[in-house]
Amino acid sequence: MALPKTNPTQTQAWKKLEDNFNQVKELHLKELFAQDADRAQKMTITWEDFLVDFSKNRITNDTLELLQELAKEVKLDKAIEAYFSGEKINETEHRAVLHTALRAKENDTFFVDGKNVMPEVYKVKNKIKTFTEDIVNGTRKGYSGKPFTHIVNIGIGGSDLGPAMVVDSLQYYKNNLTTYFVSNVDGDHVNEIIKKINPETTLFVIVSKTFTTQETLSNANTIRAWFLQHASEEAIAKHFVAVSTNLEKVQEFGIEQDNIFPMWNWVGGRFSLWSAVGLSISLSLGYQHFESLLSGANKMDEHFKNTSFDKNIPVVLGLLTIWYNNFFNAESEAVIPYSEYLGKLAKYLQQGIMESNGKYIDRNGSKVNYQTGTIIWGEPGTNSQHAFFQLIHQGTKLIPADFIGFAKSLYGNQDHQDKLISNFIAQTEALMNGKTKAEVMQEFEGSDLSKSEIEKLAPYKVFEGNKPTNTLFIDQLTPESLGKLIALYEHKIFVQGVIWNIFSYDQFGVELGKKLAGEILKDLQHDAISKHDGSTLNLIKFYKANN
Ligand SMILES: O=P(O)(O)OC[C@H]1O[C@H](O)[C@H](O)[C@@H](O)[C@@H]1O
Repeated sequence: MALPKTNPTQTQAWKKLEDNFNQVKELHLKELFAQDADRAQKMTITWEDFLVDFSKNRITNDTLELLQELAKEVKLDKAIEAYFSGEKINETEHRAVLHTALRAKENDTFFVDGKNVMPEVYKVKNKIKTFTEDIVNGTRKGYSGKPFTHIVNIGIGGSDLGPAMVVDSLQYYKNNLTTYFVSNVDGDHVNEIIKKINPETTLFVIVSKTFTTQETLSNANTIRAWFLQHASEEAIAKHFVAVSTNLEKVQEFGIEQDNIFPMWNWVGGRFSLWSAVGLSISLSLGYQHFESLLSGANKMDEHFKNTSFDKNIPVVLGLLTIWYNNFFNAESEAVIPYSEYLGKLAKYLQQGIMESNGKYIDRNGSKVNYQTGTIIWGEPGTNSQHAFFQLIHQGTKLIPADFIGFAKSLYGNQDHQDKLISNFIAQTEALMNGKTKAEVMQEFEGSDLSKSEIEKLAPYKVFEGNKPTNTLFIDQLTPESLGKLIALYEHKIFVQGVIWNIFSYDQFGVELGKKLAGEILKDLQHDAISKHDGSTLNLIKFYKANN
């Protein structure tokens, strides 16, 4: 079964949601809590080591039911079935979407074109395991007989962001290998990395699903040329490995068959960290931790597949995004982890969410007449409180936010942890309740200011509140809990795409710029300049005049 192709705005539930919105938009979260003593309890899902409290959202019980009705009307249940069953739900590229197979159990079955992919998945996993162990324990050595001390991952987009985010997030669990990531075609990026490494003890992992990506191939070539200044051609086999679906191109680059870790076109780049694209994760953390990451994601897959919509974390969070995006006209969503380790999470989610759901053509080929894809941004708290929280609290835009926190810290410094978590909890309370004029006036009691001065100042100190947040409270940051968290957002992306009636798994929107860059590159490197508009032409001329 292909994905259903229902325009969400034509459903019965949508019309009812419009009516519901007209009532709810006038309500303050404070009233909603006052009206229902059990609200927090009713609107919290506890699952494994996760507590997801979505009660601080501008919804009533009716809203929640109607959002679930919407999901039912667009046949989300059937879509989930199609997603897990290996249907080619990426219709525009005629591909299945099966990153879930990568973290499934060995005796599970996932069929693509009638063939169970699990034996292949496990074959590659075993290759990752053996390779990781050989590098980590020093059995496999560099060209001069020294064990490896550094890993450089060369990739971009999905071949960089996932591994980079996970390695950074789980640095507490890291082994003695130092890992760097080179992604930007900006030569200063690769040269800064080259400064820090020794060719004798560095392993290079070239990651590119297509093995045609300009940035990755340029960086790989630059690194290879530098490497050959120190070592012989034969040494390449010891120091360069590749992850790709394009085995031919990898071999052309000079990588030996044995050093290739295959992946498959049913794994989207931005969902690929679970495949051999995660090789640098396995190398940096050890294979066992990589396995735990996968097993966490698998648990979330089971939860998503088997849980009724009302208790289903990705479904509920996905529906809430629809509510704010399409009814409140919120344009962005903030993701605020209260963990310094998750500093790259928002960056990673930007690709996952915005590349997947930033589309204006629906699954029928027509232009949508409603908003899709949200803008994702965020930084860890508490730092972000001292930076952009002003705008969330008192700005004119509605910014729903996910607050992600961990009950236990990794180093166990209780004083720091108590302070961190008090901020984590206080911010959602402040965003919800705000501060009334009466409360502000009370604070002025006993002040030296005159009555008129106080009156003048008071409005600036009022917080309207009513700012929605989800709290994702997790026991501790571990490879497994991070796996669950990432898979949660992956499934949330799916839910949103199904409801918005768009294809979430292609990315044609990135092609045009790449193509024009190829043409402009010729203009920059040759005397003749091809035809452009006046502005583009001036920019090309300016560059040429300065080089
Ligand atoms: O892995 P690669 O084939 O090198 O692709 C790297 C990235 O570039 C593309 O332009 C896409 O926008 C991304 O989805 C992809 O992850």
